[in-house]
Amino acid sequence: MIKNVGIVGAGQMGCGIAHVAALAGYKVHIYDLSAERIEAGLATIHGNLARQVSSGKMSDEDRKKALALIKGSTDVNDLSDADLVIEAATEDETVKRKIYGQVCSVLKPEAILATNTSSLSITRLASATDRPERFMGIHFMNPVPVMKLVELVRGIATEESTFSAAKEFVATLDKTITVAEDFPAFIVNRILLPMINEAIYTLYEGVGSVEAIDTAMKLGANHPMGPLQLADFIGLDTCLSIMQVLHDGLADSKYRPCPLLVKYVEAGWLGRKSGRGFYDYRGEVPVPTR
Ligand SMILES: CC(=O)CC(=O)SCCNC(=O)CCNC(=O)[C@H](O)C(C)(C)COP(=O)(O)OP(=O)(O)OC[C@H]1O[C@@H](n2cnc3c(N)ncnc32)[C@H](O)[C@@H]1OP(=O)(O)O
Ligand SMILES: NC(=O)C1=CN([C@@H]2O[C@H](COP(=O)(O)OP(=O)(O)OC[C@H]3O[C@@H](n4cnc5c(N)ncnc54)[C@H](OP(=O)(O)O)[C@@H]3O)[C@@H](O)[C@H]2O)C=CC1
Repeated sequence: MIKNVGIVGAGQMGCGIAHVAALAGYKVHIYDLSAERIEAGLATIHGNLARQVSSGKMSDEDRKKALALIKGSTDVNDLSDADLVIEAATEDETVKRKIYGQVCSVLKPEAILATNTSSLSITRLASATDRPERFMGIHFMNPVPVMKLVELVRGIATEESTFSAAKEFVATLDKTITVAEDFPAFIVNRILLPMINEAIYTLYEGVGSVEAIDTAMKLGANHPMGPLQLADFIGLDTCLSIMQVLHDGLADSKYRPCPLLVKYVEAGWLGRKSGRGFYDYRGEVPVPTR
């Protein structure tokens, strides 16, 4: 029975998952390497919960209850009580494999370890743990408090009891699941990221400006965000990693990451989280950078 949830990574996804898990009554512990990251993440959770109270989505009492359930620290040993740990660190296989080594050494033997990876092979990641049968993908969408879907992905060794526990956990968060097989980028990102990459090629080739491309897709295809705005929202480093996984994993040139995406990531222009991407977020309103 899952009562205590551990989260690795106090970024936008880790904090979003902590937010919805605490609202559902789980005790949540967020672990990250950086104390500043944890502080900033907790401040974001405070802000998002307060917004939900002011828009009438929840009571102030529920907000307080949820906040009291969330703690954070830079000590991996604080995950030792967790029944389920969801890893939501940077989309980089080397980083994730190293984390599993550290986390597995403190976890209870019966605890489930899950990853929020957007694209990486669950079977390969599982092989870096001491518990492939209790490892799987639980892939939330961004922003977690708003998006209804969670993709569940089994690795080759994932036991049915692990899958059922994950399914029950997600149901208690009031989310809908979809099951994807363990192929590069699963379902949502297999379809979404090539569209975003194509939007970046459209910009790269001068077919349209940032504004023209986003307006075209918002008003012409009824997307809630333009593809470049969405890329900035996801994080350009994450978008590039997903395209690289698709390109390497499916060996088809149609998944070649756009050189302009590579250039933005090399510049450290990672989108909203770094203050600049296809838009510059440092002023009052976002301004296109091309
Ligand atoms: C990369 C991967 O592995 C997988 C992925 O996640 S891919 C990304 C998937 N996500 C998307 O495609 C998101 C596309 N965008 C949208 O759906 C919408 O633009 C949006 C829901 C983000 C915002 O909607 P909007 O109508 O423009 O804005 P707004 O009215 O301000 O917000 C709607 C609600 O969302 C909340 N919200 C918006 N951004 C938020 C955020 N970052 N965190 C938490 N809550 C947020 C708002 O507070 C608001 O809630 P209330 O009604 O309680 O006030
Ligand atoms: N962004 C999105 O839209 C979505 C992302 N995902 C996936 O979720 C995961 C996280 O993404 P996201 O939250 O956007 O990324 P962020 O960059 O916002 O956050 C990642 C966090 O992980 C931390 N981190 C890095 N290395 C370690 C480590 N060794 N131990 C502990 N923490 C570490 C980072 O710290 P620091 O910055 O100091 O390195 C950062 O705080 C990725 O796998 C991504 O693919 C899934 C769905 C949607």
